[in-house]
Amino acid sequence: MDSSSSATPIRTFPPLYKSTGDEKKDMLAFIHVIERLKTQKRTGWVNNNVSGPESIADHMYRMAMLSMLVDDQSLDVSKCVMIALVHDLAEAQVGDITPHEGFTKAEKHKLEEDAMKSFVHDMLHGSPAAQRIFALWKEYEEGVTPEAKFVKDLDKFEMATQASEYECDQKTPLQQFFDSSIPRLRHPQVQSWGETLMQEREDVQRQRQQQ
Ligand SMILES: Nc1nc2c(ncn2[C@H]2C[C@H](O)[C@@H](COP(=O)(O)O)O2)c(=O)[nH]1
Ligand SMILES: [Mn+2]
Repeated sequence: MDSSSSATPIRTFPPLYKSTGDEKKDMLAFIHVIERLKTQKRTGWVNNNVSGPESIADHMYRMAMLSMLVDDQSLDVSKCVMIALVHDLAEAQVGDITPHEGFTKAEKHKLEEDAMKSFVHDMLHGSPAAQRIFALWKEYEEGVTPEAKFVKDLDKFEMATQASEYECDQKTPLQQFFDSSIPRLRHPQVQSWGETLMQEREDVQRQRQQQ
């Protein structure tokens, strides 16, 4: 929740991993922890009673595919794909925290950064691959490079797309997910995708009213 909120966030987290000192066992622990991204459902949908909600991994997969659709020659597409695939990695440890749960941005960032450092050092022993994962995650968090800004747009657009699909399938009103994403898109191509999505949503709503 933003700084005005006094509510103490109620969340529990699994204990941070303790390295065994055996690099192979610790690497396998990291590989296993990724399963949580495949199984953990995205909180925003769970909180809005969406049935059969997507997982965190589902969300990141479509973002990786959206990265491959960009036709902006100034962007490093491979880097965008990698950033999309790691941007919510910390949620394997701290879960999927929505903007309305009582955490300040700083608290959420600290929880996620501690989780990432545990993955990088305790599970992956600071390997070059681990450092690359951390650097990509940090780049996204900082949101300064063109690739990070683009993937942040994809994070919002992918969520709006998923919300429109849930509205279609389940007639669950999810207006808040469009209000907090579409107006904030900045990359021209993603803005265009957003306009097309909103037009489709209007057409579907109109057809429904005519039935
Ligand atoms: N109830 C709302 N939930 C929202 C909103 N915007 C984002 N969210 C959810 C979506 C995810 O479950 C979670 C954060 O997603 P990240 O991809 O940023 O980790 O928060 C909203 O406006 N309302
Ligand atoms: Mn995300």
